[in-house]
Amino acid sequence: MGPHPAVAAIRLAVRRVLHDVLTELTDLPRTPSGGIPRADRRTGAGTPPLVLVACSGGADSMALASALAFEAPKLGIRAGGVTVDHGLQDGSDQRAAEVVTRMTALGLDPVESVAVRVGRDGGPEAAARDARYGALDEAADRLGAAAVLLGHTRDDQAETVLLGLARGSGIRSLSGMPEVSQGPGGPGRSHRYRRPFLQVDRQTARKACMVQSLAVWDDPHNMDPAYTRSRLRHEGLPALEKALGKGVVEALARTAQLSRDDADALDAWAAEADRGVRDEDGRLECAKLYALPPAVRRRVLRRAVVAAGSPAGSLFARHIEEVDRLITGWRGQGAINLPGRVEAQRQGGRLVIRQG
Ligand SMILES: Nc1ncnc2c1ncn2[C@@H]1O[C@H](COP(=O)(O)OP(=O)(O)OP(=O)(O)O)[C@@H](O)[C@H]1O
Repeated sequence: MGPHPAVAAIRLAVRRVLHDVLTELTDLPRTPSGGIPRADRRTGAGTPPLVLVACSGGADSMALASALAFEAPKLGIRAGGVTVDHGLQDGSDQRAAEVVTRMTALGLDPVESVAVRVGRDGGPEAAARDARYGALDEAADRLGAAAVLLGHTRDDQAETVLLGLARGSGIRSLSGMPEVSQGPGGPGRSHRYRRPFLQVDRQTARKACMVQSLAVWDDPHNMDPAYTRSRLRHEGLPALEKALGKGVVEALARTAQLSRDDADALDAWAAEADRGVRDEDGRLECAKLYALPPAVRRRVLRRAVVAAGSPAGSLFARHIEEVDRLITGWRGQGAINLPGRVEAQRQGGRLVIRQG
């Protein structure tokens, strides 16, 4: 008898990602099934690649850890795990130690707990996330990992899309989390983070833990109505499902993928258009900007403002709309102040954007 359908689903999701990781490590020879030949697993260029799971001890990442531990050896991949102790609750160190024990019991090696200090920048959720990715980046560098797996599920993706929708800042923010990303930690490893469960629902991950008798830890933050995401999870999405039907989570996750493709296409168009709207000195020409479709023009403007030194994270849609009005609603307005002490001003048919 095969594994329980939930276990089969999580294993398949992880297997697919491990195949992708192997495909990108192109210098390694492969067996016909796509794995690394046994003889090459411990030598020279055939040093087995290491894939880490970032595990909080919650159901999603425990399910992920179990699937990684099962699938990786079959492909000649070493599987390890890292848990981050944010130090935000009493006994968090003990909990992290327990997660280490559980990962070790699954057969993961190496397994680590990394303690971080969470700052205050950007609010509690953002500060914890920054500290977490910093620690994961550091561990992945130190251990030479080819990839780090994150346990975000389709439900997390739906929540992320709704949060983006509520920000009202365009399709990029509707595109949710990518399957592959470098994480906020920097451009060092462009394919470092992978999210195998973006098509797997939270119930499946939970069920997979249950049928494998894996103990999981429920983060009290996930239930705390002080957190926006928690309110969305426990009040917002259930209300939407009641009003619109069960398929809403899946539809939101699909929206993420479609929006990502659209946003990528528009970004590429804007990069191309940028070259055509500048004079011989590289200054932006207002008449040429005016002729661009609004979605492309706003992207060109955003690129220019960021290039002038405005931090991307502090730049909101309303800032760009104001700059856009220098092009589309020109009535002699003065310089516009933007985050990062950047100023945008229209001068003699040119748009001048510089740091003051
Ligand atoms: N303390 C942590 N240590 C290591 N990885 C973490 C930690 N917290 C979160 N992660 C990683 O980030 C993913 C998303 O975490 P988040 O807390 O947003 O979602 P979650 O639904 O609570 O996930 P989980 O059920 O796995 O805790 C986790 O699945 C895990 O891969």
